[in-house]
Amino acid sequence: MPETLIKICGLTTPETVDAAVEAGATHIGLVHFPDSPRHIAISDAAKLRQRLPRHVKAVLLTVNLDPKATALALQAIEPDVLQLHGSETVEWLKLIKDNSKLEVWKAVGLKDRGTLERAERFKDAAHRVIYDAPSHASAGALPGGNGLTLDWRLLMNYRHAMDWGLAGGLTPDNVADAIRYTGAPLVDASSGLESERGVKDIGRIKAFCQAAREAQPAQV
Ligand SMILES: O=C(O)c1ccccc1NCC(=O)[C@H](O)[C@H](O)COP(=O)(O)O
Repeated sequence: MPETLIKICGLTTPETVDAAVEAGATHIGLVHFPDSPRHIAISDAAKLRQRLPRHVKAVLLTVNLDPKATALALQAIEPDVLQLHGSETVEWLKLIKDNSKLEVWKAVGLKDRGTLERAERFKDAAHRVIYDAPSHASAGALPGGNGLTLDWRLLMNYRHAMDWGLAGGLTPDNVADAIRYTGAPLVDASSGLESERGVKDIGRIKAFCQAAREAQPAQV
């Protein structure tokens, strides 16, 4: 059974990046989206990226960022993965995938079985789909990082057409159950690892990575 991949998202400081690496995260997420409490400027993201050892991958996260700004951010940060978290089209993703060495991930707000099936349209355009909770206006209208859990039952025993990951309201307390119920090959957490909005808690990062590493998916 391959090890569960662990993405700690929305890191903004050297201390929390180092803690995530030490705790065993396989990916760290840098959110470049000005409306987010976890927004990071390109020059700061580039500095954090340079702290990573080769085995830990940098994920740059953008939301409907225009092509020119995307190119500048990619050039400065040199991430391993570009995670698109807005309403980016299949065509745009495919263009990036076919013209770069980047891994391209697409986040999808998972409401129901229909959303799950429609996400398959990204099969040839993205390397991985990240199922997140659908965002609601009441959650502050952020496309992600809202700490909302999606209905894990939608993913139980689903035959995925592409690589995938689970996000949405994951915490040190529920990540083992999330892996057990859904069989997620990658778990992604942000606000559940914070002491206050936008401020990561090193103790919670460590506890999350440990719980995710020790979790076993249920045998089906
Ligand atoms: O984290 C943000 O602030 C954010 C803002 C805009 C788009 C996406 C964002 N986060 C994306 C992530 O990958 C989060 O890890 C994912 O949405 C899960 O967040 P949470 O429910 O807080 O664990």
